[in-house]
Amino acid sequence: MNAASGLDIAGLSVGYGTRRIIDKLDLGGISASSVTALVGPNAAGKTTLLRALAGLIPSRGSIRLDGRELAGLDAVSYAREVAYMPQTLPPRVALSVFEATLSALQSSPTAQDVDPKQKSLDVLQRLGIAGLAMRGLDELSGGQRQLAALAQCLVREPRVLLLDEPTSALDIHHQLTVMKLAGEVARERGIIVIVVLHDIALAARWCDRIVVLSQGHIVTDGAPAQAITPGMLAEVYGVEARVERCSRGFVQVMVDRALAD
Ligand SMILES: Nc1ncnc2c1ncn2[C@@H]1O[C@H](COP(=O)(O)OP(=O)(O)OP(=O)(O)O)[C@@H](O)[C@H]1O
Repeated sequence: MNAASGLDIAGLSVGYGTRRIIDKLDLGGISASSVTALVGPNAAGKTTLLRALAGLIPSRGSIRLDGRELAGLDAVSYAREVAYMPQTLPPRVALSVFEATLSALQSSPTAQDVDPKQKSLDVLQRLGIAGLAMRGLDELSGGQRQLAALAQCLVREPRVLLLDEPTSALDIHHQLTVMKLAGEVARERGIIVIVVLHDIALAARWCDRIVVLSQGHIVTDGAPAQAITPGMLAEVYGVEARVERCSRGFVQVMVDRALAD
């Protein structure tokens, strides 16, 4: 891997109107084949950061992918490099799951897409939702809808995959399916995955790196065991919590009480 490979964010500022939410944020060395969790309290700026990285809202500063400024790309090229799954999915889309997956692929084709239908089916199978292929998006449950939206992102095989709370509507089985698959596609295809999660134990279990955002600033950034500490949880979330290792060595968080404001 050369020195410029991966995603590097420098001096990034993002806001709405005159209100600045992210202020000169630096986040470097997000490497290919890795999964980074973005965690932090409500209104910390996680979605704002993801949407800026996806090129959906204006920002100042630098977002470089393999040393190349993403801001210089036209919308089609940008969408080919970066896929974003929003927290709130669009309502009432009159397409089947299969049609939606296929159309996501066709809107961002790559040279390897010899058989788009097979590729779409493969993604649905890996997510365990091939049985939903012919169902309409507007007749799915919340969790099924979330899985279908993830299929639409995965099938495009972007260089950067931005997932905003992709497990918020999922049961524990499907949470595991999604996080495991995120890691697998990252490693198989050299994708950079950045995922917003509120479940810190899930982030610790499945992500290589945890970035903790609070009030638009990075408070901590590191491997799960370094980033997730009782001190961070008290400072950032205002809770008294224990951080322990389970019998398999994974970080577990037990929240005991909310600290007084
Ligand atoms: N479209 C918008 N216009 C104006 N302000 C916004 C807009 N979207 C978000 N904000 C504000 O930006 C701040 C950060 O919001 P953001 O959605 O990025 O936070 P978040 O960390 O993703 O929160 P949550 O965990 O609650 O989803 C909040 O104060 C919010 O009110």
